[in-house]
Amino acid sequence: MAKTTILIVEDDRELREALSTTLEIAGYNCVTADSAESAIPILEKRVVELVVSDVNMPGMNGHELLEYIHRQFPGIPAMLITAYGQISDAVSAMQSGAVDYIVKPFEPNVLIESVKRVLGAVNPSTEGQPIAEDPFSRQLFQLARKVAVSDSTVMIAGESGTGKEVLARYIHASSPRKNQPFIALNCAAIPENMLEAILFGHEKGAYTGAYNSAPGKFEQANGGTILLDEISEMELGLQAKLLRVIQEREVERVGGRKTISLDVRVLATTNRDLKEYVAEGKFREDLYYRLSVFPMQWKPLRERPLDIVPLAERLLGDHIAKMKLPPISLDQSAKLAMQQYSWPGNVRELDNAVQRALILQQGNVISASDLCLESNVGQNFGRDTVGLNPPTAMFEQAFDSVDGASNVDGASQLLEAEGASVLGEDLKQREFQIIIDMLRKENGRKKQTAEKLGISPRTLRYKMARMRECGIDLDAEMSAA
Ligand SMILES: Nc1ncnc2c1ncn2[C@@H]1O[C@H](COP(=O)(O)OP(=O)(O)OP(=O)(O)O)[C@@H](O)[C@H]1O
Repeated sequence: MAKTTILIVEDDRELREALSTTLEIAGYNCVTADSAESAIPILEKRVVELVVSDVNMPGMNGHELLEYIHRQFPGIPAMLITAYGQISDAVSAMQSGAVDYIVKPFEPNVLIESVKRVLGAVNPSTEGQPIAEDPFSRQLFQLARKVAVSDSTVMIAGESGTGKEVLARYIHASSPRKNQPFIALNCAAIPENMLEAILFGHEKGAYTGAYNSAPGKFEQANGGTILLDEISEMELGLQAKLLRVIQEREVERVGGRKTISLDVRVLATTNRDLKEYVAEGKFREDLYYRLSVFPMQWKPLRERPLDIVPLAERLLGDHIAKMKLPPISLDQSAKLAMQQYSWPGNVRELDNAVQRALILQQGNVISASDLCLESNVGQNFGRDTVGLNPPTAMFEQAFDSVDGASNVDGASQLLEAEGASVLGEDLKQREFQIIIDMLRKENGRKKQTAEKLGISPRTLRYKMARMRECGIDLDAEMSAA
């Protein structure tokens, strides 16, 4: 699992090494700089959760570095090391915004305790923190921290399952609003006729079935942040209303007359090219510019390869903890297979693969075959035995090879727990197959496909996005027809 990274800035080599060793033994990841000047490029390139800096250094001193950090990286806390007897140093350290200071000489424990206090964690692991090992992701999270302190709207774009919501939550958690609500709403998952009332609230009797008044998501997010997930799926009429709410910073519930003032930061995500949507007249240009004050773009997982294994390890650790399983690790073959796979469904697909592998693994080690990536799950989809899709076939194959007692370690408990979801998985695969068949029949025309299936085009788009997350390459499926 990724560890919290601390940047140590100290010109005295021995003290620098002692600080770094002490914190590394305590479970932190340390990077060091021998001057404030050389700390700056490190801050620009890496994700750093805390800076521990000496005050007295030749050139730029600790206070000046602190000021620089406050200006350029306001989300990063800094601790200063002051000299014994220079109490004025300690006072000015606090005045210039240091979150804490320690006085030389100090015991290793004093350092560790202060660091723990500052990081607000008893445990130095970064549980719950997003994984960012690839240089691209590190820079993105660095940028997120910078934008977090402002109140500007942020539009996060990226393929489905890349981590857009994770990034949005991170922005909120790094912002001054972090102790206020974070409300996320998936615009694609809510029926069109309900979305307005859910966003803006409604008064009793506003529509059939509105037996009580209820606040909307904007009201619930007041003081905090609202995340409008898959914003491209909002219909044009509602887009106009949303624009008004954002501009006027007030909302009126459906069927209500009272205006309610809002102090809400708006974040939005999209997995479509919104500019294209604007050009096609499907998305309002004024709303697009309102929401894209600060645009951020996730790369697909395959284009940030250094994230793959650490992410898989994090997801694996989370599932193991949830299911109270003994430690289970990834072997080299699994890591290699993961790095070579293209992950069309991005991190969500990786999560699915890890969960599958947990069921199939033997001896508490996950190897490449347990991941079921060999045939690139989606690629032959629909061309196998009727009604028997590749994931199911793989499950059956793997279950056949389970030789009773030898694989009892975890697998049987898991199977029991996962039995229902395997059944659900099978139904889902059948639904996917029906959609693919109809898309082929209609030569990929989504409107006609949706009509024939008796679902709305929006529901079809939503289901197609879920299919991509499951690793189904819809373009390949269509061209193979
Ligand atoms: N950097 C990360 N660190 C830890 N977990 C991550 C990271 N990125 C993604 N995940 C995990 O991957 C899954 C998908 O992430 P998320 O929901 O943020 O993607 P998304 O791009 O918003 O997807 P969609 O477009 O479908 O809404 C989640 O379970 C999330 O916890």
